[in-house]
Amino acid sequence: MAEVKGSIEVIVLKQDKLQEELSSHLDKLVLQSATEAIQARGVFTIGLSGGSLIKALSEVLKVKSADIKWDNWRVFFCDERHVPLDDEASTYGEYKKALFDHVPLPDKNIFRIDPTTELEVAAKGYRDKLESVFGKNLPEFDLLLLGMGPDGHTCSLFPQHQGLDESKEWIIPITNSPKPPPNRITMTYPVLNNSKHTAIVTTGSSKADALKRCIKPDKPDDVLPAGLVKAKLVSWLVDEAAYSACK
Ligand SMILES: O=C1O[C@H](COP(=O)(O)O)[C@@H](O)[C@H](O)[C@H]1O
Repeated sequence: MAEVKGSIEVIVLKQDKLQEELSSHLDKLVLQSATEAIQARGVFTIGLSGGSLIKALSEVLKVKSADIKWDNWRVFFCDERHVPLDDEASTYGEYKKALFDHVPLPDKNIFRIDPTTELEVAAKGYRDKLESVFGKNLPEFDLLLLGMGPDGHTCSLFPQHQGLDESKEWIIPITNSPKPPPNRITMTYPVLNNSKHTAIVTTGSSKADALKRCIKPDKPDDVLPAGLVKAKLVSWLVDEAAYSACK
């Protein structure tokens, strides 16, 4: 079932076919977006999130690896935890094990933070990496893949926490994150909202209340961080359990 709302679409995936439907939507979304971008500009820019997305996305991309023009991909992280790259909490580290070690994506096309420097320095260094690909103008990603936590956070933008009002910086450090680890680096709304297409993957009943507050809020000022993401097109990929409070 697909419900279209201007630049927001909500795609509800059947619970009993969740893995199959999620894989098929991710497959279409990513490969179509990559093909269009590479045909138009020769390069495909994508931002990846961590958490539950890692496994689902990596499986799809590994299966389709032979059809992917990896040399033309430029891979960034929508947020990252300020931990060593081989720490289990490192989003880069988890993608390395699940995906990068298994596909011919050149290492130079992966733009990661440097966790060996202080948080502020790492954020600045990561921002410079965006500039090396996008130039001085606000980055316009072809595709950003986000997740949402049960509290409605997306990237490392948490309810009533740092960065929600940021209107200038592309990348900011986050301290005292309500979800461990405490120190993180995140893209901000100016970047998230400037992408051509953003998909937010949200599954499980623990996210039902937060999803309602994002896509069908009772009060307009009750919207949680993930619901504040406005790209040219936002696709919510949700399962029936997460959608249950929206009916
Ligand atoms: O901490 C994080 O959480 C969100 C949501 O993760 P999920 O496991 O509930 O899907 C994730 O999108 C973000 O990248 C990560 O740093």
